[in-house]
Amino acid sequence: MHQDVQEILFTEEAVDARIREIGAEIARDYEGQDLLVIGILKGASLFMAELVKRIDMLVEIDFMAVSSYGKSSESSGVVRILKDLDKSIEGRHVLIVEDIIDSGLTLSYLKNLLEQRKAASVKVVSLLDKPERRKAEITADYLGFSVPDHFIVGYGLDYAERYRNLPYVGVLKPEVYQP
Ligand SMILES: O=P(O)(O)OC[C@H]1O[C@H](OP(=O)(O)OP(=O)(O)O)[C@H](O)[C@@H]1O
Ligand code: HPA
Ligand SMILES: [Mg+2]
Repeated sequence: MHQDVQEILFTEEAVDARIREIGAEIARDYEGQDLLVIGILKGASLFMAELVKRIDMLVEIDFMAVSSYGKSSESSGVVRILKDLDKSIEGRHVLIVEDIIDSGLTLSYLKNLLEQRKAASVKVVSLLDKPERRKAEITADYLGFSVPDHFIVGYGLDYAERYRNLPYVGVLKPEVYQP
């Protein structure tokens, strides 16, 4: 375990097992349909890569990059689009892939945006959910795990761009972000 991590919440094996279950559920629900899976960079990148391998049907993938946190550990509530989708999503079934729903501000903004673009349906899959901190009313259609109100790192989640490549989901020691 990395020295800045206080506790491992979900090991690589536990995350992998849960992703296989979610992937199977998604494949069942979208059977015979055309699905566009949209990963939200950068946090969702590791989860996205593992998840699409476990959806046993052909899907199209695309990415958006948005930022609301920057270097801070609190959401600013202002969502900036840094990279948009490559193509129109009009009439298509889309699945947004997130690493974590915290305040919910990022996702509610994104979901509204994709609905306005006339997608046939917009659903959300998130690896993690931190329900205690919700400011916008939003839930995941598919969820990996709920987490307590601590700062989480690993498996794509960062603090100041570090810790994303830890292969597990853990709690960052508070002294790292509150010196
Ligand atoms: O529910 P919220 O309070 O809006 O927080 C969740 C969002 O914040 C993080 O992204 P961030 O903006 O830090 O960018 P990153 O994915 O590049 O780390 C995370 O990846 C989610 O997208
Ligand atoms: O707990 C978190 N960790 C990392 N990034 C985040 N973005 C929202 N919440 C978190
Ligand atoms: Mg982040």
